[in-house]
Amino acid sequence: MTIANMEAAISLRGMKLQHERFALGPVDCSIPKGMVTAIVGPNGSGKSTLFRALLGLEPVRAGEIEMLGTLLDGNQGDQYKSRIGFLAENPHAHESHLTANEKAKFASNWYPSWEWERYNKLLRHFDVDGGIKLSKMSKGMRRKAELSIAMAHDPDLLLLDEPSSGLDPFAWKTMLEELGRYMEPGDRTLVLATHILEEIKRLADYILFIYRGKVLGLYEKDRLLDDWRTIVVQIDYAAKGGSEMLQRAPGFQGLSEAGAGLYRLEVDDPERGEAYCRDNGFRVVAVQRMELEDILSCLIRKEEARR
Ligand SMILES: Nc1ncnc2c1ncn2[C@@H]1O[C@H](COP(=O)(O)OP(=O)(O)OP(=O)(O)O)[C@@H](O)[C@H]1O
Repeated sequence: MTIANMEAAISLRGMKLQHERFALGPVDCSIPKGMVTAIVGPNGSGKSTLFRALLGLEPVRAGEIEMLGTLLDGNQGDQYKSRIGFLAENPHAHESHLTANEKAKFASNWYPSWEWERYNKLLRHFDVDGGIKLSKMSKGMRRKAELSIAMAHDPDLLLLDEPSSGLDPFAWKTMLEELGRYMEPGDRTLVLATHILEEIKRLADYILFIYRGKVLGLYEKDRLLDDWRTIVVQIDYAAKGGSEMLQRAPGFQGLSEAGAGLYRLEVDDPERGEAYCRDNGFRVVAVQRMELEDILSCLIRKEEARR
């Protein structure tokens, strides 16, 4: 099934917002229901701003946002949020005087599906004492407590902004286990902003690349990692127009010099791309799978060239 015919948990249609020095959008994309989507982009690209817009916390200038079937048109109220769990990138200072359990008590009033048993189980698994003030917790401890609170009402949609920030490797593993368990029923949707490539590889079904407030694309992760390749080719110094010819390769994404007549050709149609190189007399020195960070760099270079 392609993204286009999957049921959407979140739909953004021409959505735009504007701060004094930063514009987000127009964003057109549908985040599929029942899947894990990782939002990936450099610092300041707009990931947290996008999360806030999804929660109705940012004034939208144009376009539409639909969350779990509710159109955020200003009249939607807060009802739709009871089916969402959110973990903000930074803890809220005004909650620091509360213990985790006090914050949980407050949150439980908001969510009809809140379950103390689930909350306590999460705290136990994360090895957190809920009786401690949030301000007295270490960064990682507080993250684990806040994540337990975000998940305790078993939301249909979980939005996590850099959830592993501050977690030690053991806590990180616990988090992956809990998120895996959360997704098990098959109808939940998880959207997380993250810089941790291993987390993306392990968790994500889809990747939404974002850069300077623009969506560069929403891709199925496995296809992306299978399809995108770097083909290292040798160009005879005497040959004229070699690099121009490489730019016409099927699935062309990028081209850079690698010294001594070598070029790194990036393509998302590897078989046809490689055949094209050989058919046109280029010597193929190596074909390598691309890592996510290289794919993101390539998409960013293309966007920069377009600007
Ligand atoms: N309320 C605001 N008013 C004005 N500018 C803002 C506001 N919030 C964020 N920005 C700016 O918007 C841009 C996007 O910030 P945002 O926090 O969404 O990026 P991000 O992708 O989450 O970054 P990071 O990976 O560093 O967390 C930044 O340039 C930031 O300075």
